[in-house]
Amino acid sequence: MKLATAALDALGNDVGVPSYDRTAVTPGIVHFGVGGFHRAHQAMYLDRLMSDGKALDWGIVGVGVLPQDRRMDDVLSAQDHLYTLVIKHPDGTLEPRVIGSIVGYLFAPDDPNAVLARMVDPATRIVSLTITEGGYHVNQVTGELDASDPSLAADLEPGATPGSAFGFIVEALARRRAAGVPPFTVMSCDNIPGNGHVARKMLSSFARLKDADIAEFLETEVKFPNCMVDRITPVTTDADREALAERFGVEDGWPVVCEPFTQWVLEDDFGLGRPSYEDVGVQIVEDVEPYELMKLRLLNASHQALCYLGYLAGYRYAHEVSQDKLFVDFLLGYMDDEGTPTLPPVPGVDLDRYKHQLIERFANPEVRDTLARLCAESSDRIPKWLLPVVREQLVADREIKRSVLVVASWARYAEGTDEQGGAIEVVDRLRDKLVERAQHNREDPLVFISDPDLFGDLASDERFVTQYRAALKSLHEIGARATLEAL
Ligand SMILES: NC(=O)c1ccc[n+]([C@@H]2O[C@H](COP(=O)([O-])OP(=O)(O)OC[C@H]3O[C@@H](n4cnc5c(N)ncnc54)[C@H](O)[C@@H]3O)[C@@H](O)[C@H]2O)c1
Ligand SMILES: O=P(O)(O)OC[C@@H](O)[C@@H](O)[C@H](O)[C@H](O)CO
Repeated sequence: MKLATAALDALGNDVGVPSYDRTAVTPGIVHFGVGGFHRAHQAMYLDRLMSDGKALDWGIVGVGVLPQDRRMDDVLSAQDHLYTLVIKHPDGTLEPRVIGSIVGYLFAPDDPNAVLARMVDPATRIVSLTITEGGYHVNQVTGELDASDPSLAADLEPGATPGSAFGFIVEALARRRAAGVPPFTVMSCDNIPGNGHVARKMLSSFARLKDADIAEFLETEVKFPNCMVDRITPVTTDADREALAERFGVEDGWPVVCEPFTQWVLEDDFGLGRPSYEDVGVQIVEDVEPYELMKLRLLNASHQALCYLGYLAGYRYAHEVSQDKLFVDFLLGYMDDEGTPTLPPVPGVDLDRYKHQLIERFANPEVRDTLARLCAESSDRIPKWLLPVVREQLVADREIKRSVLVVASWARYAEGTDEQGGAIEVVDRLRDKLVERAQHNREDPLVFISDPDLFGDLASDERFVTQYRAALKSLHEIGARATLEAL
């Protein structure tokens, strides 16, 4: 049965469906970047609230600004903006639920004015983002805005109609201000340390290039809560679509699959109110930083620690790597001796339990998270999640050998061929530059880390360089598996 409002009553009891009247849900949130994660996380929390009769004035209108987002528009419009979230338990049980909290979707290139109108509407009180790390245009070394992206340049032309998420946010805030409508809150839900602070800094730097007044307004009047978000959400496959249709009779053009675990730690810093997220398990805290650092330096950095080495060793899925004792010992060693010493105390969290739970989550064989997903866009990930650990460990004269090996495994992976000579598809917005450098790894072993835009001055740190040279040499000579054994 094709998923649509009219089909909900006919679905079996094993598929959860919205119990609330969706026609009574009104928009309160505009979300940029409706991909897998937003639909497994924020939209799911709102659906839970709506099921309890709450937050009915916080419906989500999704916005896509990239050409590839047209497909999401097509799929969601054909399904009354419903979609199925399928939780994959480690024992093979699937738990599907149709989510109803997204009530509209706007494909910005078709009608940018409709996006602005929705954002300027006083009912829009939160604009949330999962636009990936790259969507914030941060120079990895200076931490300042890199405005060279063509989409930003186009939005800076006088009188331009916005095309980028940044362009829409700044223009909508300017129009609200001119119309006397108070500003919405900007809530970043991306995996970035200090995501709210970064969103504020990058957006105000961008606004400053347009209009100093609006930049000032953004800096002083707009709220940007920080948050930590967590739920492993792999890319949906055709097999996922087929399993949903065959086992549950739901024909969904783009369901989302995810692990059972979910976490959201959020600062209570909203200008125009927020849904009562705490009623459905969201942790509201004063300072999110310890939780964020824990998650990014243990979970996300471990993803980096397992993906390149795992791929080079012949694995293709995260669970395969995470069921191999050699890799598990490596990951726990990284977490215990390198990641953890850089963390402040994390209130209410037993870190030892957290780390072992991470290994269990990675090892869930049903989630089938691909190493390819984890290996993509490394230039936005390693500098944000792993290099800060390296730098802090160096300053404190503590262990770095596993982090160094992870950096070397990225350099080896970027050469574009695996240990069997097969081609690797390197997916990164800096792909050409990375591959070009990595291809000289053998004759010039420091070439990859000599890029100051990614590594700053690490290539002049003697301790780092000595260990990096040895790690890269070992990967070339004996391969990933034997290198781990020798570690
Ligand atoms: N997938 C996960 O396990 C997970 C978990 C926690 C947090 N996150 C965060 O969510 C982000 C998105 O992950 P996902 O799994 O939904 O990916 P996805 O590929 O399914 O969706 C990404 C969305 O972001 C949009 N986007 C990408 N670049 C953009 C840009 N420059 N400007 C505006 N929109 C842009 C895309 O069009 C798409 O709608 C991640 O980068 C991460 O920060 C993901
Ligand atoms: O989504 P990214 O690009 O920030 O990072 C890749 C993964 O590490 C990430 O998606 C994790 O699966 C996620 O952060 C788990 O909550």
